[in-house]
Parts: sequence; C-alpha cells; structure tokens
Amino acid sequence: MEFRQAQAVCIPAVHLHMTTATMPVSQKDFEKAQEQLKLLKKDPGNETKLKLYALFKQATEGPCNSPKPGMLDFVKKAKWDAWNSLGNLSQDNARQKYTELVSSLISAESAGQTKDASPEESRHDDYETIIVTTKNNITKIMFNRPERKNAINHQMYREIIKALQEAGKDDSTIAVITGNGEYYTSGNDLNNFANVQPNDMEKMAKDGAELLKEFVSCFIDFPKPLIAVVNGPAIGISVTLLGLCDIVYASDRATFHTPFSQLGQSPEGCSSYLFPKIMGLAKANEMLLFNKKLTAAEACAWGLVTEVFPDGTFQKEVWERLKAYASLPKNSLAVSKQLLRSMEKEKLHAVNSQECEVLKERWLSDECLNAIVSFFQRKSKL
Ligand SMILES: CCCCCC/C=C/C(=O)SCCNC(=O)CCNC(=O)[C@H](O)C(C)(C)COP(=O)(O)OP(=O)(O)OC[C@H]1O[C@@H](n2cnc3c(N)ncnc32)[C@H](O)[C@@H]1OP(=O)(O)O
Repeated sequence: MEFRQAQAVCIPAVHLHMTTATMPVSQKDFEKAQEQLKLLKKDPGNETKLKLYALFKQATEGPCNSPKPGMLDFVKKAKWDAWNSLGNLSQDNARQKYTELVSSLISAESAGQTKDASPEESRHDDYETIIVTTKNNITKIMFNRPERKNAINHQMYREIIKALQEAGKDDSTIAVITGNGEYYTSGNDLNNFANVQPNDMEKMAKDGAELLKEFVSCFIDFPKPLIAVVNGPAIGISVTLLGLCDIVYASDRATFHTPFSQLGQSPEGCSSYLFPKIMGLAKANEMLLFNKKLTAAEACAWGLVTEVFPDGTFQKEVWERLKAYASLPKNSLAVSKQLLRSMEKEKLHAVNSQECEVLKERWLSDECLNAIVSFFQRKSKL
C-alpha cells in the first residue's frame, strides 16, 4: 500500500453520533488527526499504514464484515487482515487509537526520531542468544553462541521466532540470517535432550515438536526476501531451512551436513519435500538418508546454494550486494516473493506438520537416545 493510499483511506469523513461518556476522543479530534496525517513528510511504513487503515475502518464502519479477498490479492488481503484483526474493538476505542497513533507519528517526526531518519545500525533489545540489527533496510538476525558453535537451544528457537515475526512487519526490505564466529550453526543443541527424566520424555518430545513446528512455520510464512549468509559450517536444521530461504550465499569455508540417520532422527525444515525438488531425489537421498556432507561448491552445484565467495572477501562482497538489493522497491519484492512461494505454502505447512510428527516419535526411540548419549560421551563427533 502506497503512503498516498493510506492517507486517502483516511479522507472520507463519516460523521458518527456519540455520547461524551463513551467518547474519550471527539469526532473533531478524529477528523483533525486525519488532516494531520496528510502533513506527515515521511512514509511511516507499511505496518503503520495498515494499522491506520484498520483503525480508520473500524472507527467509521465498525468490525470488518466484508468477504475475505483472494489469496493472490495481496494488498486487499493485507488490508482486510489488518481490519479483521481488530475484532470487536469498539468504534470509540478505534477512534482513540487512531488519533493517538497519528499524534505519535507527528511527534516522532518533529523530534526527528522516525526509524528511517538514521542511517546508523540499530540494535534490537531483548535478545540473548541472537543479535538482531537493522541498517540500510536490512534486518540481520545473527546466531550468537559462538563458543557452542552457535548450537540452537530452546531459547534461541524462541528468540528467532520473535525476531522473524518482528522483521516480517518492520520497515526493512529484506532479512538476513547468519552466524557469529567460525560456524554458521551446528544445528539443534543436543542439550535440548539432556537431563530429561524418563517420565518426562513424552512431554519433552511433544513440546519439542510443537516448538519446531512453530519455528519452521515462521520461515514458511516469512513475507519478504529472506537471505542466508552462510559464514561457516552448517549442520542439521540450519541446512534444511536453506530450502525455505530465497537466496543462499556461502563462504567457501562453509560445509553442509544433515546427519539425521546418524543421530537416529529424521529430516525437518520441509527438506523431505524441498530437497528432492531442489537437487533431485538421488542427491537428496545422499544428504538426508546417508549423511553426505557437502562442500560449498557441491552445495552450489546441487542448487542448495546460490553463490559461493572466497572466505577472505565473503563479508565485503556479500554485504555490498545485499545493500544494493535492499534499495529495490520493497513492496514489489514482497509481492514477488509471495507469488513465487504462495502456491506451495499450504503444502509446506502440511509437510512441516508431518515431519514434526515423525520426529516426535524418533526422539523417543532407542536409536536417537543412544546417539545423544554417545555425543555426550564424546564417542561420536560428526
Ligand atoms: C526443539 C527441538 C528441535 C529439533 C530440531 C531437529 C534438529 C536437528 C538437527 O539440527 S541435527 C544436528 C545436531 N547437531 C549435531 O549433532 C552437532 C553436534 N556437534 C558436533 O558434532 C561438534 O560439536 C562439531 C562438529 C559441531 C564441532 O566440533 P569441534 O570443532 O571439535 O568443537 P566442539 O565439539 O569442542 O564444540 C565446542 C563446544 O560446543 C558444543 N557443541 C557444539 N555443537 C553442539 C550441539 N549441536 N549441541 C550441543 N553442544 C554442541 C560442544 O559440545 C563443545 O562443548 P564443550 O566445550 O565440550 O562443553
């Protein structure tokens, strides 16, 4: 939705009859807010424009009761979703929230505090296992447990879910996922299975499968281009998720390893469906059944990686390119990505559910438990 459109939706003045007892914001204030909105110089970003649209509709027409637009009508669907998400919020409350939102945008602009105003990198708070930053229209999510080879523990799964949900809605054009230090990531933290009492095994498996399903769903549904910058070795789930990324750039130091059968487990991240499509069934079998570890050059030849760069110039070359990509029109990129992916979404969610069901059983198997024990006894490094 263009900024002009968001302003335009605010123009029609529908005069509503309200009592002062239920109307903290007067109709006059509401109309004034509509006029003020037109004076904003900076585009407040899609998320905010959708909020404004939804609050305006709710304030003037009440709860959304129009039919849901078709899946491919992205703009209408986004607007409908935003309005519908307000549920039964009263018209008075919607008017008040609309007026407050406009007022906060005006204050932020006059204080020069809009997010776009600063070209500096901004670091998002509240994360411990990942670093999330935004700069040059790129939100970067970086695995950050370098001393554990960036192994993904439960906290990291949850933080990545949160970071992806926020990045999907923020003003950035693209999002990047990468690792801090020597590794991209060594995949699932095997400590996620440690110290579980025999009576709690089933619960551990059930909770793990639910968390995994939610985690992978965030990649399936991510609404803008998602780029993996694979700075070093990648293992397990970090490799399977590459099939859900839109571009994969790799250092020539990176390797790609999915040792699921060695661990008594089974593929996830929709790889059981996407890997055969990407590389053909025979090659997918070598990776997913027989633990074949690929070099970056092999992964590129097999179609899993877009391009490989010499490690010495990897960061410089990749980030220069991403900066240029992120200056492209963001709405165009988002709708194009959705066109490329939308036909597969339902299928991918079904595959994700099935993979999680199978893994839930695997985690209770002797084959899996023995593999975990042997990792901790240091008999079996990959
Ligand atoms: C909610 C649950 C969802 C589950 C989703 C399903 C996901 C499946 C997968 O991802 S399967 C892949 C799992 N990963 C592995 O099996 C890798 C295990 N790690 C290793 O084999 C090695 O550590 C190594 C090859 C990655 C690196 O070897 P090396 O260079 O010799 O370093 P260290 O082993 O000394 O590593 C340093 C330190 O980190 C610990 N560590 C590294 N990776 C993991 C890991 N994945 N899980 C747990 N711990 C890990 C390692 O044990 C060392 O700890 P220490 O210093 O010994 O205390």
